[in-house]
Amino acid sequence: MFSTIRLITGRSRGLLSRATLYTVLEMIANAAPAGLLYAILASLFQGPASLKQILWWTVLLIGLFAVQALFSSLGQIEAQSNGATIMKDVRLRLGEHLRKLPMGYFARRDQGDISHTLLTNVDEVEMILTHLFNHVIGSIILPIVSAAFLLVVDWRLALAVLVSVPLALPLLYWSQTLMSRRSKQRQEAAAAVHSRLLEYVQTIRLIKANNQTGQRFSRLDSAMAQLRDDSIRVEAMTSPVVMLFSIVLDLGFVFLLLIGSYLLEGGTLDTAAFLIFLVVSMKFYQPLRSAGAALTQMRYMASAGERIRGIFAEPPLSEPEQPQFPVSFDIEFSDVRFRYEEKEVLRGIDFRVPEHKLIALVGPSGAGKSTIAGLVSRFWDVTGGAVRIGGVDVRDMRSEELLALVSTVQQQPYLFNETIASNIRMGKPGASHEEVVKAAKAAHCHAFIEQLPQGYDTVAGEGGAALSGGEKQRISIARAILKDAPIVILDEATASLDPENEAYLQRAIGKLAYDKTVLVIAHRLKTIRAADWILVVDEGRIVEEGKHEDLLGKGGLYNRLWQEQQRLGGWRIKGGRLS
Ligand SMILES: Nc1ncnc2c1ncn2[C@@H]1O[C@H](COP(=O)(O)OP(=O)(O)OP(=O)(O)O)[C@@H](O)[C@H]1O
Repeated sequence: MFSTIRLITGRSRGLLSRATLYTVLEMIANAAPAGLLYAILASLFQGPASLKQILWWTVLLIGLFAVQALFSSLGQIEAQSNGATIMKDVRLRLGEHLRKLPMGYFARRDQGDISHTLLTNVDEVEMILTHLFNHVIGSIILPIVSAAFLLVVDWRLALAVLVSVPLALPLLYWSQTLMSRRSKQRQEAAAAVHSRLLEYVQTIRLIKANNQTGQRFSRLDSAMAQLRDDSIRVEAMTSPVVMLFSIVLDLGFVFLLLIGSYLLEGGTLDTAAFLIFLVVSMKFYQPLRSAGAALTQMRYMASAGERIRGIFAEPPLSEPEQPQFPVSFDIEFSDVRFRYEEKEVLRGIDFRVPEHKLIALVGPSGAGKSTIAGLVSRFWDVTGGAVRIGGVDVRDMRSEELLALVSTVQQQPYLFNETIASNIRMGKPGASHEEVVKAAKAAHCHAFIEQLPQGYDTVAGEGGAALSGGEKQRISIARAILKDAPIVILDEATASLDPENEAYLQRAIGKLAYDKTVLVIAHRLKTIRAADWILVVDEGRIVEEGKHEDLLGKGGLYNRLWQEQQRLGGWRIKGGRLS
């Protein structure tokens, strides 16, 4: 458990030591009144105390309580601020690590699962650092100090107090083992609920449109039922054992009463010592019981740590030892093979996009076009062959530098829940307002931005919900224009836009692609008739290539796709029906 926490917190370890020191001092101050009480009792048994004595005792007691309160506050403040600092660092490192992971990792893992680790699991580990850890330390130190004091007062009675500890410890170990076994399952159930909730909220429009409310909710409902069952199972299995641990521990008090009464009877124990044992033994058992419960809770939270550790254990994309940087920006695929897990999706792709030319990738759905485009930005590593930019293998380039060379405009652009200006500025952090406006003008979005309530300062809304599809596309093009990368990858929108939006979009793309090396994934063939070169991809291979007219003349797949699109053209209403 502690090794997991140490591994997660990494270089921040040791930051908690001051908080631990305050807790130790707090517990010494907590135990100290027992010594004073013993002296008071012993004195009272010899005769009545003077006013001066009573005053001294009162002052001393108040002083000890004040010291205890002081160290308690200092310990809490220290643990809180150090724990929060350590976990801020962990959150940042996690974010940084995730950014370096290949896209394959995100395809493999559920979004909700990852966000559960980033939010809930990190909070759980933070809880260990800010509260539980010091609580456990304090709950162990206080019994140790109390036991040492009792041993000094009367070792025979002290042994009676201590005898239940070795009897109870195996039960604590058992509860820890049970919790270790069960917590993983409960963590997974909690992550599944998180995933289903995220899915439900993100797709609420789709669910409503398809009248799937009941069906989708039943998935969420069954994930929640699983979580409930796992939670009950964790409690039902560990709580009785923790309870048993407390009961066995408390047996010590019974031994104390029996042996104490026996010794008192025999006249080998004085009453003051017996009384002090009765009082101090409370400071012995109660914290130990509390430590047992907190340790079991910590064990559960440590399984959250295991999940965080799992993310850190994922190997990031390798960085070259001797990075190279291209001086020209043509793109070359040389016998590229690629597989997602088991499935081979590219089988020997060979092509070259000369600098400043526009090449289109066309082909049926699932042919491998997006995968080819993703390999240029090294979202994944090829499983065979090489992808080169300006003759340099992308694996030999620093990933930051490679990403800076490529602007990608997605089919469904995402706008962050920030102002329009910040969304555009993402292309070039630190760009001036004038640069942002210039890019927006070039992308034909300045006019509609100006009409928004706060112009460029209007918040785009979660996922840019307040804007139309065409408007979001143009903002993402403005972002790419501002980035001004030498390579542009365009994943053309499949949905038809209205003619006005379409015309604006085409002009915006024209501005973006001017003077760049461009790779377009084309779904509507009429938009790429003028491409410098067209690659027709099918089942992970390039099956045809050439200019539009040549490809039509070949009468192959391109021709077939073209004829199909010409025939469908787009739906219209004819004779009161869609055709
Ligand atoms: N993350 C993934 N994991 C496993 N298989 C994947 C993954 N992404 C895509 N595939 C599979 O790889 C193949 C190629 O997919 P890709 O998205 O590259 O095709 P595409 O030509 O771009 O399709 P579309 O035009 O529909 O976007 C498909 O069979 C697809 O199912």
